[in-house]
Amino acid sequence: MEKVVLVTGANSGIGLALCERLLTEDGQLRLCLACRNTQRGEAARSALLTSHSNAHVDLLHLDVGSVQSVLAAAQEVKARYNRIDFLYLNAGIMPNPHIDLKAFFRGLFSRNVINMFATAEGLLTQQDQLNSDGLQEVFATNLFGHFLLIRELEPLVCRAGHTSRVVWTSSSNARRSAFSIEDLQHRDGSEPYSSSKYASDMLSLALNRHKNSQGLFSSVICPGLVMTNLTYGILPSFFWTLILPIMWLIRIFTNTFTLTPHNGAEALHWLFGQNPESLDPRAKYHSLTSGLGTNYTQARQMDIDEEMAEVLYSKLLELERVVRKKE
Ligand SMILES: NC(=O)C1=CN([C@@H]2O[C@H](COP(=O)(O)OP(=O)(O)OC[C@H]3O[C@@H](n4cnc5c(N)ncnc54)[C@H](OP(=O)(O)O)[C@@H]3O)[C@@H](O)[C@H]2O)C=CC1
Ligand SMILES: CC(C)=CCC[C@@H](C)[C@H]1CC[C@H]2C3=C(CC[C@]12C)[C@@]1(C)CCC(=O)C[C@@H]1CC3
Repeated sequence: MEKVVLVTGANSGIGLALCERLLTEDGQLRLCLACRNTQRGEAARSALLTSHSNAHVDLLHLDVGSVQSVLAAAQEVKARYNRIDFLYLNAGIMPNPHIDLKAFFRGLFSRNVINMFATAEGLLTQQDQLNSDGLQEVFATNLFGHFLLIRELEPLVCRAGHTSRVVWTSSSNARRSAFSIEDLQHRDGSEPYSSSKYASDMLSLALNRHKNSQGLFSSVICPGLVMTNLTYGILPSFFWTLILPIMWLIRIFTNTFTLTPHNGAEALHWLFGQNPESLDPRAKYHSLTSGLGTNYTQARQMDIDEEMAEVLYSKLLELERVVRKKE
C-alpha cells in the first residue's frame, strides 16, 4: 500500500531535503508538501518532480501560524486522503534573532565551548510579536498550529488497526529553563524559540501517552546545525561563507554540525524506516555527521518532567477550545 506523507515547511531547507530523501527511498509514496507560500511550494514540487518524474507530489496551502489556515488546510487534507501515515511537523521560525557576542567570546575560552556550539546555550535571544489570532507568533507557528493540525487530522491518524506517525523537528536549543508552564506562549521572556522547541518535546511525550492506544506514535528529532534560511537569518550569509572552513573544522569536535539540509534530515529519514514500537518516547533522535562526513542517528534522553508534559497537554486543549470558539 502506498504511504501518505505530509511535510510542513516542505519548500526549503530540511523539509525539502527530507522530501527528496523520502522519494529516493520509496517511489510509491504519496507526498503532500504543506507550504504557506504557494509560489515557493510550486518551485519545490517542480524541483522534486525533476529528479523523481513518476512521483506523486501534491501541494497544500498551509500557514501553521494561522488558526483559520490550519482549519481550512485540514478540511482539504480530509477531502483528499483517507489516512496519513507520516505527519512531519517541520515548519519553524526564529524571528529577529540576536547573538550575544560577549557570551560567545567568553564561551570560546570556557570548558563549555563544545556545548555552546552544539546548543547555542546563553547565546541567542529573539524578539517575538503577536499574530492576527492574538497568539505569540513563535509559539503559534512552531507549536500550537501543529497541535491544532494533529487534532483536526485525528480521524486520519488515529485509526483502528493502523499505525500513524508524527515527527517533530525540534532542536538542541530546546531548554527546560527557557520554558514556563505559567507562560506557555513565552510572552515575557526573550527565548521564544527555545521555549517552543522544549514545549514540542514535552508535547510529543504527552501525545504518546494519550494516543499510542489509538495507533498514533510521536517522535522528536534534532537536525543539528544546518545552513538554511533560518540560520542565514541569524548572521548574514557572507559571514557564514567566511567561517565555513572553521565550521568544517568544528565538526571534528562536535558531530552536531551537520551543515547541509541533506545531513540535517538524517534522523527524519531514519525514523521513516523504524518500527514505532521500537522507539523510545523519551528520546530525541539526533542527526549527526562525523568528521569524515558519515551521517548517523543517535537517540539521546530528553530532560522532561512527565507531569509538566501532562499540564501542557491540558493547557493546549483548553487553548484549542478558546480559539475554536473565536473562529
Ligand atoms: N537550521 C538549523 O540549524 C536548525 C533548524 N531546526 C528546525 O528545522 C525546521 C526547518 O527549518 P530550516 O529548514 O532550518 O529552515 P527554513 O527556513 O529553510 O525552513 C523553514 C520552513 O518552514 C516554513 N514555515 C515557516 N513559517 C511557516 C508557517 N507559518 N506556515 C507554514 N510554513 C512555515 C518555511 O516556509 P517559507 O518559505 O514560507 O518561509 C520553510 O519552508 C524548523 O522547525 C527549525 O526550527 C532545528 C534545529 C536546527
Ligand atoms: C565560529 C562559528 C561557528 C560561529 C558561529 C557562532 C553561532 C552563530 C552559532 C554557534 C552555535 C549555533 C547554533 C545555532 C545558531 C548559530 C549558532 C548560535 C542554532 C540555535 C540554530 C537553530 C537551532 O535550532 C539550534 C542551533 C544550535 C547551534
